[in-house]
Amino acid sequence: MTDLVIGLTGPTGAGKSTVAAAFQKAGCLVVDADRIARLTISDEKCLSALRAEFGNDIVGEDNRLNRTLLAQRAFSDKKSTQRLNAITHPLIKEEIVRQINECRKKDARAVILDAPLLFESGADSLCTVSVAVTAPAEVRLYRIVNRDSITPELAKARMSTQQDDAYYHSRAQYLIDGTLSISDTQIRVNQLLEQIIGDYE
Ligand SMILES: CC(C)(COP(=O)(O)OP(=O)(O)OC[C@H]1O[C@@H](n2cnc3c(N)ncnc32)[C@H](O)[C@@H]1O)[C@@H](O)C(=O)NCCC(=O)NCCS
Ligand SMILES: Nc1ncnc2c1ncn2[C@@H]1O[C@H](COP(=O)(O)OP(=O)(O)OP(=O)(O)O)[C@@H](O)[C@H]1O
Repeated sequence: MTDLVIGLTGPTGAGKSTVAAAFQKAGCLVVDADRIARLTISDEKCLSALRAEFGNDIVGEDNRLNRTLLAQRAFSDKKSTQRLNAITHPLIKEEIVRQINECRKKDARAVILDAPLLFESGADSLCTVSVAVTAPAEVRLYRIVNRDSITPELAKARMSTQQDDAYYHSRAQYLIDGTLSISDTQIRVNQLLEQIIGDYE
């Protein structure tokens, strides 16, 4: 049983998943907000609300969500993004809360909520503390081009929708340097976990 919920965030390619895996190795349980978002958005209840808002054709003949088309419409302006969030965020949050509560009952050192939009979605309010992973833009660009096999132009377009480092530095209580080697990342995470447990329990 644990009461400690650590929100983990940072821009694309900084190394959140890598840090989340290190927390898992250190005895934590991880709740993956991106995965929950993907499953929730494909749920029938959510899909029908999205169709009503963004058009029937966002669901293809194969009955699957056309993510690219939805993204084009939902990210075309601020109002559309707000309409997307108004439909998806309450449902995503409900499932995140359910999974966090399940994890808290188990024998873990802490629960990690891995959420790229931790602050933007308000999910930080579910956490005891927040940790941000950051890395210089050129490192992140190189990583996501290689990880996702995409062009530098597409990678830059994705990165441009996100917050800068200052955003994370001013909001997160703890920072992790995403450019550490994998073994140093594990050492940093082990130390940070002890520090957070010491500070908050
Ligand atoms: C609209 C969807 C289907 C588009 O999917 P797609 O695979 O094409 O893009 P992806 O999810 O990788 O997002 C692309 C970029 O948009 C940004 N983004 C994603 N969701 C949002 C949002 N709600 N508000 C602002 N920016 C967003 C991301 O930072 C990312 O860089 C998808 O973004 C989605 O399901 N969004 C709503 C759910 C949500 O808010 N997810 C965020 C995690 S909690
Ligand atoms: N410390 C590191 N050293 C070397 N490579 C790394 C390191 N951290 C992450 N990477 C690599 O960089 C890529 C992006 O890392 P990761 O998927 O963890 O980032 P992320 O922050 O979760 O990104 P996204 O928000 O886009 O999912 C991956 O291919 C990963 O293997």
